[in-house]
Formats: sequence, C-alpha cells, structure tokens
Amino acid sequence: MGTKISGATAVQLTEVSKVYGRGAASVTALDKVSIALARGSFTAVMGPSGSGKSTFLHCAAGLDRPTSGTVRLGDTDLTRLKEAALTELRRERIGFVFQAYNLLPALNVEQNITLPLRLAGRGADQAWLREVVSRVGLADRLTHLPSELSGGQQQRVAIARALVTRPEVMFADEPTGALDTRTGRQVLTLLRDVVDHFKQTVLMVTHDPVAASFADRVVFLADGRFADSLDRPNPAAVAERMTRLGEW
Ligand SMILES: Nc1ncnc2c1ncn2[C@@H]1O[C@H](COP(=O)(O)OP(=O)(O)OP(=O)(O)O)[C@@H](O)[C@H]1O
Repeated sequence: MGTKISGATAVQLTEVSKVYGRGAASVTALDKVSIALARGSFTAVMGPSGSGKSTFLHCAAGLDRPTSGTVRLGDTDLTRLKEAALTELRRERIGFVFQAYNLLPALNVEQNITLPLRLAGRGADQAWLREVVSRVGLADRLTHLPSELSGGQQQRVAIARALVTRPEVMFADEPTGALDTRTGRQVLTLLRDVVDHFKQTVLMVTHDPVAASFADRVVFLADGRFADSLDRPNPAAVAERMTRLGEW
C-alpha cells in the first residue's frame, strides 16, 4: 500500500480496522477501510444503520483508536500519538460539529466561539474571528446566550467554534439531525459555503440523501467496508445507492 501522503491530502486512512470486544462476541465495526480526503473537499459518509459510520468518524478524528491500520492528518500518524498529544491535536488541528451542538450554556456566543482558542492558550486573530462570525451570520448575536438562540443559530455557533482555530479538517456528525428541514438546509448551505469560500476540508456523516448531496463526494459503508462512492451526488442517485445497499 502506498503510504506516502501528498500535500493535497488532508486526511488519509490506510487499511483501518476496528474490532470491538474479543472472541465469539467480537464485532468488526470497520474492516480495512482506506480513503484519502483531498484538501478543500466536502465528503459525506453514508451507509445502513450499524455499517460503521460513527466508528469511521471517531477513528478518523482521533476520538477512538483503530485496532489496526493508520490514520494520518497531514504528516502526523495519529495512531502513534500518546493520549496527551492526541488531545492537543484534536483541539488545535481538528474542528468538530455534532448533532447536539454541545455549546456551554453559561457562555455567550462570542465566548463559545473563542473557547477552543482559550483552551489552547491562544489569543483570537480578530480579523479571522470577524470573518468567521460574519460568514455564519452571527454578527448581531455575539452577546446572546445559547438558550436565546434557535436550533439553527446554535448549530451556526458550533460551526464558527469549529472554524476558529483554522482546523485542517472539520468533522460533522449528523449536523442537521436535530433541525427541521428548512433550517437543516441553511446549515448545509453554510457548510458548503465554508468549503467553497475558506477551502475548508469537511467530512460529514449523515442519514439524509439531500444532506449528502451538498458534498462533492459520497462514500458508502456497508458492514464496515467501503462499498461504493458517488461524485457530484444528487439526492435521487444517493437514495438509489442506499436502497441497493439494503435497509436504511
Ligand atoms: N462500543 C462498542 N462496543 C461494541 N460494539 C460496538 C461499539 N460501538 C459500535 N459497535 C458496533 O459496531 C458496528 C458499527 O457501529 P457504528 O455505530 O459505527 O455504526 P453506524 O453506521 O454509525 O450506525 P447508526 O447509523 O445506527 O448510527 C455496529 O454493529 C455496532 O453495534
């Protein structure tokens, strides 16, 4: 397997497997998955329930360790890092957006957005902060608390918080799962905009063919394996591939 990574690749997984448990009760959640995420690309991961999407995202983002295989972020092999270095890498080089926003309720919008910088002991680059805040459409909400915002606005705060450190890759786990259709589309339009405008690399796990159609490429997992991929997806083509993969 070629393990050389070019400067055009943000993240490279090589033969990544994850086995939970031991012996007869063991579950192979990922089975030798290899994939490269090009810098500035937007990739969606789909697959039937239990196909390994969450496990894939957790291994790719350094939240979980593969049983075998390697995960590279730029030139760094995550699987060789000790826990403290991995924690620092996640904080400084990766952005996360979850279904449940995960904002701190006692902090206002600006404080939530700049939290990763404070945790890293870094000051805010004011020009970048202003650009991020204006791109996500929150310039007039900076002093509000999360409880004073709609779900869509809270997810915009989470996206701004993920962008503020200028991460090499942003991982989004069902980012529209808690939103109504219209608000969900606005959040997806924002993610697309972040890729196009900032050249941000994004990987998103989703169950929704319409959400996946905002990506440049959809990769399909089935039984922990890379089953298929689709470039320049549209919702109908994504739904058709999912139906071919079985129940979803
Ligand atoms: N901590 C764990 N211990 C044991 N088995 C696990 C664990 N986490 C996941 N699994 C198993 O690994 C397989 C893949 O799970 P995973 O959550 O990655 O799938 P998924 O595609 O994200 O599913 P869903 O769409 O339902 O969220 C499943 O069979 C699941 O039961």
